[in-house]
Amino acid sequence: MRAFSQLLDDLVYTRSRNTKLRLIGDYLKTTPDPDRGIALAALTGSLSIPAVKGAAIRAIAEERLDPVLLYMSRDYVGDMAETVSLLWPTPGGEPELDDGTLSITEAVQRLVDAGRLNGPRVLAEMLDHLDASGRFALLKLATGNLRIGISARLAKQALADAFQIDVDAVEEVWHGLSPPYEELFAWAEGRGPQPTARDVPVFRPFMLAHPLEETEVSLDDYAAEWKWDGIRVQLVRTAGQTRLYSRTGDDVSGSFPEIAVAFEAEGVLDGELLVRGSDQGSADLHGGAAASFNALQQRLGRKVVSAKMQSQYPAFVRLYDILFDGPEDVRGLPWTARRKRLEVFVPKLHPDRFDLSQLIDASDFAELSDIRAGARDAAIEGVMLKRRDSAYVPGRRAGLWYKWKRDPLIADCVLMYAQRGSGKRSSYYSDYTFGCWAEDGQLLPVGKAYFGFTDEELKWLDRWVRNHTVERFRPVREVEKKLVLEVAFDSIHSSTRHKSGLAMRFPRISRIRIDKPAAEADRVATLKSMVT
Ligand SMILES: Nc1ncnc2c1ncn2[C@@H]1O[C@H](COP(=O)(O)OP(=O)(O)OP(=O)(O)O)[C@@H](O)[C@H]1O
Repeated sequence: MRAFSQLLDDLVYTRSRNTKLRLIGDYLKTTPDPDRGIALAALTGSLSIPAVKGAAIRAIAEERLDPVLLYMSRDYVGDMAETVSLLWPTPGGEPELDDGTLSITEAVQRLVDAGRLNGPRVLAEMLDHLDASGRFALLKLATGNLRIGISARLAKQALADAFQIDVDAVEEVWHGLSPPYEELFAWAEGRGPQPTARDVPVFRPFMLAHPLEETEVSLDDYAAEWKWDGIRVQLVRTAGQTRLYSRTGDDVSGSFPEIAVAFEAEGVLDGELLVRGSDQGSADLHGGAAASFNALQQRLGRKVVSAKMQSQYPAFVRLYDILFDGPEDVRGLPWTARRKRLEVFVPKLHPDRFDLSQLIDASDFAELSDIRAGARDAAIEGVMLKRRDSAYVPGRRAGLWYKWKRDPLIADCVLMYAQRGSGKRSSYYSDYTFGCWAEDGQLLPVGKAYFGFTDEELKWLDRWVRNHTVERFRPVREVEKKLVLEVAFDSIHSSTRHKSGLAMRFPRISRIRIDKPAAEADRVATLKSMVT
């Protein structure tokens, strides 16, 4: 435990990314198996001791700590692990003990064995034999989430740097491995073969895009495709198992069971998860009709989905790339060859659940620009440009994929209510609700935004709100209907949530219009005409 506690202590007090990489790398190089593997699991958030999470820590805190001190420390100490490790009473006033003989693997094993019933007692006994750093480290391990500003990616990068192996190769096999990762370390140290992803449906890192700014590209070199407004998913099927992964590599198969069940051909595919819409008009133009992101949002974040949800918001995947065709890794092929493979692959899939992302037929960049400006489909966010001769490479690589979003829509709205923000904005009125004029002269709320402005503008708006308040309801102030805000948004949809019947997507305050009288702000009817 001593080396791991020292590592956490050092990591907590350093802000430099390079230092963090070096500290983790040194630890992994000098610590034996299986301890370093358990530490790596903790650093990457892959360690789980289901029986001993927050509840166990709360139980021992309440039993062993002075309630007054516990209450008082609430505001000063960051989290439960920190509070308990600092306030834990040292037995008999003895100098603090440091049980350097307890290994991290043993500590975790004892907690796992203890189970839910004995977890708090076993945890307390171990805490009695550790010093403050050891207690902190043990409690962090017990919670299964370190929360010390180390991402899973950074920990993997540290491992790769320390042993001079490829971080993408680590990423590639990661989901098929489990702690204490002995085969991974054996490979890293040149003692064993590179682990492979053949038998488990592992996640492969996505290829990403750069925004297209001021650049014009030739359509001889780049293929143009629609940018769909859904969520990126990767479908993996191998050895009879299917998984659906999200942008972050999380397994989301359970949230979209109808997709996982229907994907029956071996391979790895890349595409956009969408919800089917009712508008058949756009079906002919761009492929099957997809609904706006709003519909998809109804299904996000649900671990279990009812049959009703599935029939009301049926999900499907619009496929745009292929990484493995059967067992064959085709990522090294140019986009044109992968596209041909994809066109052969997609018809093998269930048509209700999968379709092919259509290419845009434009003869040159100017025509593409017109087509992009005229696209009225609710599920379209813009255009993607993909280099025809490029392999599928993970991450964001210069010049290979571009995203070219549609220009934002703009409306002039009147500020109606302001609310305090959170975190470092909690002393400012920084969340703004604004409205537009209805036919009968009433101002109706159309959206809410809390970004888009500079720090200077925030201070100005905060002062304006305080000086023009007409009514206060706890955290909210109603203001005089005088200030015009220019609001930019990506699209606008019908919604029952607001009285105006509208909901903006990604609204942000683009300008404060002190030059414009409130009466001249936009009408609800104008916004309705922008609905997709
Ligand atoms: N035809 C398409 N090809 C590739 N990506 C597409 C396509 N249609 C929609 N997308 C989406 O566009 C995104 C491409 O942008 P990028 O690689 O920068 O990812 P991102 O950071 O998730 O971007 P954003 O938030 O702008 O969608 C993908 O994540 C994907 O969800």
